[in-house]
Amino acid sequence: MQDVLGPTLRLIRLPHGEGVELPAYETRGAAGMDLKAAVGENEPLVIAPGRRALVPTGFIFEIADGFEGQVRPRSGLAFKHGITCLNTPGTVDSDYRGEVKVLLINHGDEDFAVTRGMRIAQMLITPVVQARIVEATQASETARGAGGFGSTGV
Ligand SMILES: O=c1ccn([C@H]2C[C@H](O)[C@@H](COP(=O)(O)OP(=O)(O)OP(=O)(O)O)O2)c(=O)[nH]1
Repeated sequence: MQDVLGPTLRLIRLPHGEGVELPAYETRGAAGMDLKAAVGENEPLVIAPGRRALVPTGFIFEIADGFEGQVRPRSGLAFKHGITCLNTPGTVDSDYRGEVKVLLINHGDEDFAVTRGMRIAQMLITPVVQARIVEATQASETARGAGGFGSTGV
């Protein structure tokens, strides 16, 4: 059982998510909860080399105000199969009420079959702040100035 106090995450199960395990933290210190694929039982979603696919999770995630969900790849899938998230980290907004989906891409050289319940990615719940956006005419002075992209040397 989790003994950390984070925000409550309400998960609304969609009909095609019936029977798919809830996203879960696999170890006590895991930063991300694993997301499972809600593809059809006998209909694996096959991603050919170089192709991408939007994989359903079967859940709406109601993320608390002041937080976001970050969808990130699993290193094991990346290392073993060249499977990663194309838009990593994917951003799930706290006001989003659609199904969370995972955009996978196959960088490997073989077809990859996503099967029902397969752990395809992980989601971190992270605090966010919104900036107060103000247009200004001049940038303030700093020691760095406009130096960047290696300006401090190696
Ligand atoms: O990996 C992802 C990324 C996004 N989303 C959902 C949740 C997010 O709140 C919504 C919009 O995502 P984003 O802001 O990245 O998309 P956009 O291209 O800016 O589209 P929009 O105009 O809908 O905001 O899509 C996912 O389910 N998975």
